[in-house]
Amino acid sequence: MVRPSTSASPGAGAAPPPRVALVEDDPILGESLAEHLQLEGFRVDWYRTASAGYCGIAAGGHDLLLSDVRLGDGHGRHLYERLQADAPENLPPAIFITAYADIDDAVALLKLGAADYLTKPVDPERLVARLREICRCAGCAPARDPSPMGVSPAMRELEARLQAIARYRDMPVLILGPTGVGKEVVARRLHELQGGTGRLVALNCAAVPEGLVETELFGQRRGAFTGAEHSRPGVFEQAAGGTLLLDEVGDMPEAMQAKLLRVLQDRTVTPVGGSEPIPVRARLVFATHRDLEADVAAGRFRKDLYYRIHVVSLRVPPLAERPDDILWLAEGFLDQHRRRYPAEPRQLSPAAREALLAHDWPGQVRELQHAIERACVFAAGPVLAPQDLFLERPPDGQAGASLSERLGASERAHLERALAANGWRITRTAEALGLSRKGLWQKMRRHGLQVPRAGGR
Ligand SMILES: Nc1ncnc2c1ncn2[C@@H]1O[C@H](COP(=O)(O)OP(=O)(O)OP(=O)(O)O)[C@@H](O)[C@H]1O
Repeated sequence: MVRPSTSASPGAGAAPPPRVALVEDDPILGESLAEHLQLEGFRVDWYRTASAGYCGIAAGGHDLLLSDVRLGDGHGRHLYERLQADAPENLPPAIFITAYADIDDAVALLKLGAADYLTKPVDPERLVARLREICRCAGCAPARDPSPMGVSPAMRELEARLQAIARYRDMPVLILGPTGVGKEVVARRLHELQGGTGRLVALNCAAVPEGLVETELFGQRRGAFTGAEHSRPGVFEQAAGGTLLLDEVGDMPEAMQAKLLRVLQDRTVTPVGGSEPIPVRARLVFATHRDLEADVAAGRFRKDLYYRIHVVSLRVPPLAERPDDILWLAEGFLDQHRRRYPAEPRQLSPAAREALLAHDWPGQVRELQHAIERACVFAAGPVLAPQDLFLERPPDGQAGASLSERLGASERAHLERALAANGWRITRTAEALGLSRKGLWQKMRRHGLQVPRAGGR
């Protein structure tokens, strides 16, 4: 009997990840499926024959069965029927895959109770999505660990993928997502999950002057050229044992693309003026806001380099796709302000919370962070209102006004809003704005603001 190769994902959650019985006799496809599923956070027992699959699955403990239909020593349907007859209590939901789409086979298997029937080549992303869906229905969905990056299901999912990837340190990782969404935060999290050994070195590839590409990447040895009085390590050496984040990789000049490709092929770098190649010992992480596939198609990005870096890609979803994170992140930024300035506690009013949720955040988390920081500094009182969070355009006719006129108009508008929000009660408004009653009265008089007749005191 062939012993199954078993592997476990390193996830640290309370519930173990779902365990998949993979029955596949093709060694190449089997290995690639097993590896892909492990990276996606599943535990995989790979059985290379129908009889080994039968023994393993009948013994129990699996959450899913993924089986080829035509196996060297039998047919997937017979395996399924035998398990139904002999060990129905241990038979998990099943997906069958085949290279020979046969409608009769498909119908027979689905009638027997199989959850799905897929034809090869199987799109790995689709397969994983389907396995997760089946898992959720069967109640064996992985209990996703909380993530320090967010509370939304999308960020928990990303956390799980990072946990799975963390131990494969040779594997380059490509992080995609719009500007300001948190790609560097994700790279830092991966570095942390790797055990935080070595340094995380980040290089903005778009900002390296052409003449310095080689020395930045590979370093220089003393005397390499006139003026090179000291040896200096390049980023690959600086990040040895840790993580090298090559940011804005999509905006990298062409000459740099060629040099990077060489490093990825050789896994060594040679400092300028040096003779000995140094092995690359850093996890390589690439990040870009660009659509690299489109750039390859348009000839702006080297196809060979794209394939080298596009081994595992992670997409950081925009805030619009994970609204659950908006208030959580906002509270986190308020906390940071409280820790830095304990004498200035700030909190969100209910209206501000609504406004944060209603905004579409084209600048992603960076825009949210700036909005909160700005509001903390400029708000007149401890409770932040929507107007504190969003910069308003100058009212019509004020675009050309002097600074003191603009400040005056802005102060008047702010007072008026605070008074209205506090029912025109002077004591409450003064407290909210951090002013004395007298101070507030003086400002109101200066701006010609009067309590409406029906208003309180
Ligand atoms: N999950 C998060 N938790 C806390 N802060 C975050 C999170 N995501 C992003 N930020 C903050 O938002 C800002 C932008 O994040 P980051 O630099 O990682 O984005 P990016 O996608 O790499 O941006 P760019 O494309 O401009 O390089 C940073 O100040 C970062 O600290």
